[in-house]
Amino acid sequence: MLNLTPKTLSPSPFLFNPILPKSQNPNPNTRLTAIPNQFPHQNCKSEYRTERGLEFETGETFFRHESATGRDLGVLAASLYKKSKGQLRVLDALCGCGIRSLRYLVGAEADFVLANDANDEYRSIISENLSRAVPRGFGDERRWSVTHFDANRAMAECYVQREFFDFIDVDSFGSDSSFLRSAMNALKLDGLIYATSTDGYTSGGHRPHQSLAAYGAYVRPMPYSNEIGLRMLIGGAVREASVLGYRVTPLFSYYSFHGPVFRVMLRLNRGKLVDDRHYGFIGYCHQCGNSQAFSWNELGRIRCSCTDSKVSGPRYVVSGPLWAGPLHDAAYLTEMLNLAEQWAWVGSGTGADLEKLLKQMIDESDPKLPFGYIKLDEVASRAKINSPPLRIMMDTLHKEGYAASRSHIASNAIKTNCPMADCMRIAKNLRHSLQC
Ligand SMILES: C[S@@+](CC[C@H](N)C(=O)[O-])C[C@H]1O[C@@H](n2cnc3c(N)ncnc32)[C@H](O)[C@@H]1O
Repeated sequence: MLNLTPKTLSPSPFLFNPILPKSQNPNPNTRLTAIPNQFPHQNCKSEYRTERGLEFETGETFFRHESATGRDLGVLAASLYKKSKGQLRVLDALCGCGIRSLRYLVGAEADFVLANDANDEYRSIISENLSRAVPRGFGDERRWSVTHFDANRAMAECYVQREFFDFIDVDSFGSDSSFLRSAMNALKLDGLIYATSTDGYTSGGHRPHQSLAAYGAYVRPMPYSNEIGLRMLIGGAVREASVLGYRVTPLFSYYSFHGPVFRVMLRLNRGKLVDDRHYGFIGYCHQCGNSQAFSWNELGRIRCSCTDSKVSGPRYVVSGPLWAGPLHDAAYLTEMLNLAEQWAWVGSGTGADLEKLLKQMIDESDPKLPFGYIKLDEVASRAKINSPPLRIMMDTLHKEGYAASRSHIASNAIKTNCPMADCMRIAKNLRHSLQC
């Protein structure tokens, strides 16, 4: 059984040691992860809270109650894993007050959870939160443990000790892709990684060199930047997995504007990408508003349909390489929805919101839908009209034979295979008929 105590952890020359100053670390160029309490304004004063019926304390830890939905999705995936494999060992690599660990133990009936956070001042809060609901047990019966290491170091040590996990939650700040590689090393094959990025500025295309450093993608400004953020994160994981001889499959992708937070659930397996077209480039024409995806071998043929001229002009931007394949697995989301409907609190209040979110994610998994989305405001401003009601626009798109769904990422966005010019024509006609 894993015993990650300071004594058993051997110092590794390759890893960033959070205890040493930056100048004394083996690689001074290592990007430092956000250190605890760096965001004191967002910390909560110590108080008892409840989330989905579980009581816990936050102390001075970083805690966002708005992240509850992201935690729900993680617990659903972990529960499905436990149901299908009959076992569940979870590593909560950046656990804060331990709320996720608690929920994996109780909600997903995890056999064992390792709750790790670099800040050792959180130790008593985490332990109290876990022991209040789940007796720790002894020896082989032990159900949880608390450690305080840099997440990369904790995961590397799991790998060294051959203590692999079924499910690793990496709830980090910023865009540190080094956590992805460490998590893949510490994960069982067919296991799940719940990865995070909170770098909304980079996904907006304002720091292409930063997105290149973090995820290997040169990202340029595009109107569906929050979807690009998810694709950038999955693409970064595809890259990290390929270094290790693995491939990842996204089971679902979730964007929350509180943060913002980009979260993706990835399944890890051995081997190469199943479909090469899923990792490539996305081109967006600011002139006509249309997008295209390109795989590596189509790169030389990039053209925008609105012009015969070369695509080198400033109106056409290309981002990548990033994930250009499906954001969700609809069958997996349906299983999650079926499971959620068995939860006592689902069906009313926040539970109804969770159901609605899952249904929306299932709708947007329609394979006929392209990547990206069109905001109704953009259609209206291009057509120089006021926006028609979203529901009526969607119905009309369906009647005209186009695939269309809303996007969970933005409330006024439509995912559709209808070209921008036709969206403008439909919106104009609708506005006209609504005024008559
Ligand atoms: C986003 S918070 C975690 C929130 C928590 N998972 C939740 O759902 O409430 C990130 C946590 O990572 C910790 N942290 C920051 N850098 C770390 C590192 N390099 N290794 C481990 N933990 C780290 C911080 O102390 C903080 O508690």
